[in-house]
Amino acid sequence: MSAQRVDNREMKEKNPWQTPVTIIITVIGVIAIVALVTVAVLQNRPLPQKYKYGIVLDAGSSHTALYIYEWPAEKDNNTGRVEQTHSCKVKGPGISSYAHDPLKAGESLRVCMQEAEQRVPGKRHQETPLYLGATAGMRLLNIENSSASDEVLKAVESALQKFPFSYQGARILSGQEEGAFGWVTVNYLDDRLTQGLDTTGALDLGGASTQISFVSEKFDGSESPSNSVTFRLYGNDYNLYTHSFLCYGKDQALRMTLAQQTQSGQASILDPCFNTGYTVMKNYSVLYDSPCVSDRKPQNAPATFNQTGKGNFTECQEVVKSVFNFTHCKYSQCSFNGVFQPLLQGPFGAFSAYYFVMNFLNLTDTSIPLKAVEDKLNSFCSTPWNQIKQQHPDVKVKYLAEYCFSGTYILTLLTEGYKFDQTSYSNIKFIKKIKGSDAGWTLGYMLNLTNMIPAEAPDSPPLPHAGYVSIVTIMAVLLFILFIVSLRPLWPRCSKQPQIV
Ligand SMILES: Nc1ccn([C@@H]2O[C@H](COP(=O)(O)OP(=O)(O)OP(=O)(O)O)[C@@H](O)[C@H]2O)c(=O)n1
Repeated sequence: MSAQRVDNREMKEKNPWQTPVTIIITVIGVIAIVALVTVAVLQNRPLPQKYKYGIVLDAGSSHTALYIYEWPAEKDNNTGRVEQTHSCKVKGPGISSYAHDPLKAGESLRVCMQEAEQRVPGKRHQETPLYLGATAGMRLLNIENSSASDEVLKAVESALQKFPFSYQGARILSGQEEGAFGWVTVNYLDDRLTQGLDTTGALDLGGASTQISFVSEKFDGSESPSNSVTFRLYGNDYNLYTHSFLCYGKDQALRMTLAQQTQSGQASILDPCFNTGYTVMKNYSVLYDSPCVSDRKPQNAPATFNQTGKGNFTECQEVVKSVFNFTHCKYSQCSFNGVFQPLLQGPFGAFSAYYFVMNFLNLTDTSIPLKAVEDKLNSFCSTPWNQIKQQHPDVKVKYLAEYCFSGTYILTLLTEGYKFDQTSYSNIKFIKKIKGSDAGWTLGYMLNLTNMIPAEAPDSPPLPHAGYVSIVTIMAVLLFILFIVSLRPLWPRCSKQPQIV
């Protein structure tokens, strides 16, 4: 019994893991690992997500809308997704309608701007850029009366400067900018730019102008340089075809069809583009008060005329066609009015009034034959106005009355104007929003002005926090094991047989 106890005690004394050297090494090693991992965890801990903001006002011909965008603060110039977090529709008409009282144009923006003050966190106000871009309504006012358009912009500017944001200016966008930035927005939101994928074309229908923008292999810009915009985005070059048709927005196109029908200055017209039973009195000077039609105002016309609906789609299409000029083209091919257009290519996103109208008419499904679209319009146009009103009590009467014209105009613009056929028509998607952000020029405009789309592809992102901590921990443990193993020659020998000293 006593010999056995002696043997055990001597075994314990000879156990190499209990020598002072190994105990010290182990303790130092463990402390080193804990220290390394602690530093890795603390130093690289993700900070609470911070956001930055940008505000863009879209001062359109029919109304103004305010958009707030948000993005993670550390991803300014990276692939970080910028998202629309809020939009506000300004009450009243577009700013160009305040030409006779510019101060009111500024005042009209107040409610939406106050909303923006609430939505953007106070500590970010001063660094939040604020832009106002005016489109075709102001382009037309500028043509008609440039000092009036300057006054409106001045009034809007002084109203916006009263808010605590970083005001970056109010200006009129060119049609080319409007088209190109709409295209950037659609492709940015669709994630097509970062990945260098084939792009989606953009079709934008406003109240006073309409834009078509797409990339076509057949277009290098040489045939019509004024329709070419080149971009280098995320390391890829794009040669974009874009054209904006002033006066071919939905409201100005309607004016042109009415001008077409009132050339003899008559006191009443039977309009095929309005439902039967619809009747309204219109003022000649109001109708012709736009550079799109002013030179055609009939002499000796009465002050007013009666517009009565006839509800005939085929006749409406004829009137609509008459506002397009297909007779001359100095290029290899044209859309209309002698404007060059390369071969249509790829999918298209159609937004703004394209969406409002086609969505109302239940015509957003583009897989249906064009003939079926015509039939549907035919049936809608021939429905009596009373019935239409009864069926849609919640829809604004102004929009409702115009849907027969608007649907016919959209179909004619797409098929006769831009030459979409059955196949290419089915490549159109009528859209309002993409991933929560409205399709339109505003996002592309802000991304461009804040340099948020780099010309070159950004470096691959660093490891996420969890990955970094795991790698440091594994490396530390491996280094420690390696260290212990390298000390092997110093290890005291241990035999299973008790050694008798
Ligand atoms: N539910 C709705 C809302 C709007 N509209 C029409 O859509 C057009 C407005 O489109 P929008 O993109 O807002 O045009 P603006 O920006 O005002 O015009 P522009 O870009 O030409 O300046 C107007 O004709 C308006 O009558 C419509 O038909 N149905």
